[in-house]
Amino acid sequence: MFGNNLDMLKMTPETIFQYCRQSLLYAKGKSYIYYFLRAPIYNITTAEDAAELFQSTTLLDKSVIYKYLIPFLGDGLLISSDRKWFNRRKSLTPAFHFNVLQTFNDIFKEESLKLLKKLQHLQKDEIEINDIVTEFTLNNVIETALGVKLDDMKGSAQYRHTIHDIEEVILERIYNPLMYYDFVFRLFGRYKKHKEDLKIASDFSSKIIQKKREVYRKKKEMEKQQGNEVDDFGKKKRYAMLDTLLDEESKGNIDHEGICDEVNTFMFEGYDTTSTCLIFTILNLALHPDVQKKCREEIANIGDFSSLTVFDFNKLEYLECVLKETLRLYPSVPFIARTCVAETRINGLILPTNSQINVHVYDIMRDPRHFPNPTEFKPERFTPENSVDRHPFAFVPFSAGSRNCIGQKFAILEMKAVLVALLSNFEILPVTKLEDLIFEYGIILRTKQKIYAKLKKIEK
Ligand code: HEM
Repeated sequence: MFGNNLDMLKMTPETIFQYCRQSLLYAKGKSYIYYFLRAPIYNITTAEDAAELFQSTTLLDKSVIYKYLIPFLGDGLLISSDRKWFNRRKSLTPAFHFNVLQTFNDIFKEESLKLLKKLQHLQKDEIEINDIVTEFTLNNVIETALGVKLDDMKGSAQYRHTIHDIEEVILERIYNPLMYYDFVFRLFGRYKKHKEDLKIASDFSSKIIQKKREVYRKKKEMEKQQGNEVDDFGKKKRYAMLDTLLDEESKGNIDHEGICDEVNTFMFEGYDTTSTCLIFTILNLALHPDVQKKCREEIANIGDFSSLTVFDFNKLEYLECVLKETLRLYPSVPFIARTCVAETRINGLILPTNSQINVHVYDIMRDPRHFPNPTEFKPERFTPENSVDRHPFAFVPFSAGSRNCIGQKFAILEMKAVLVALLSNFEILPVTKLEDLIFEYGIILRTKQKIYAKLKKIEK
């Protein structure tokens, strides 16, 4: 009579994680349905069942849980649908082109070296990995999206905290079904603080956008006269995502509000996802000294850090296997969710309008049929020869199909840069044990505990 509603009322991020794993066990590894707030939720847990959704041209609308992101991300790429999403995706794709990534590469290397400098003083202590990694990734995403160095901006520390707090409240709402109702959130949630934070974030990015717009207009006039792209110092221009958006604005394809939505979407999607993957990668490297050694051997052959190009980072195939194996075991986005805007036929089921579909990427990537001994950390699974016959949707940390992650190449490059810097200077020693971690399920996979490691300088 009550479906799964009573189960859900007592949930915390930690129990949701366990509930989903338990449900898979009851369903004997198959996909399953439960009922929440009178609507069916179809839970996909296998690559075979996910295929139809990933290949669908109609099941593209995001589920109701994304609605809590709207006050922050508006109608940005992650949430928007139909024509708006299609046009924006088309406009923003060039912002991730290989040539643009090459200019981002310099930013990633600069930020990696800044991080190394910081770590020199922390060598003997246990280091809280979450802390150092999140500052690195947020600096990168802000500089690549907006074209400004966060450290040079007034109010930057407050902005960094604000982005973090905004995410925390959004996740709190998603985890607690009572907070789904706006009046409950206003009365009992952190509504006032959330509203203030949203204003701080929006004022901060709006100010930068306005300034950049003026510079953009002046530069366009200059470029018309000179016929090439230069920055203030006469060097080859660094291209920020904001430049792409300002280009679109000049063609009448987006307005100020739209630009703010897209900038915030990049902050949200580009920051926590990459941090989470880096935190788990550093943990895995600390726990597997043999893997660490192999990475170091590979890195030793590619040359001096400051001269490394995107091509050099692309050559690091084993390091990429380590990142992939980490994403397989600990996907930053553990599930994705869609809504059926009309009655939908999928995998032989007929789902009524407003049904939700959760694709549990976490479970899909631990399927023993595709990844034998799935809980073992084995980067070799991802060498080209071991990947040949794998199901195309067995490894989907960046989702798949037309709504896949637009930033996946950006993320891999950014993570490789900082890992090369770390591994060539430090041995990473374990502190946190895997068995002590309690996992929390949400838009982003988290652990209840912070993750620690020790660093030992490598004498060269
Ligand atoms: C390890 C890092 C990352 C992971 C695991 C990841 C994963 C994902 C996943 C699973 C989705 C689909 C979400 C859904 O359907 O609900 C997604 C979408 C998206 N990601 Fe990423 N992401 C990462 C990094 C980034 C970065 C660095 C950026 C930007 C700088 C980014 C921007 C986006 C955007 C804009 C979307 C929405 C795309 C659309 O709907 O057209 N992501 N990401």
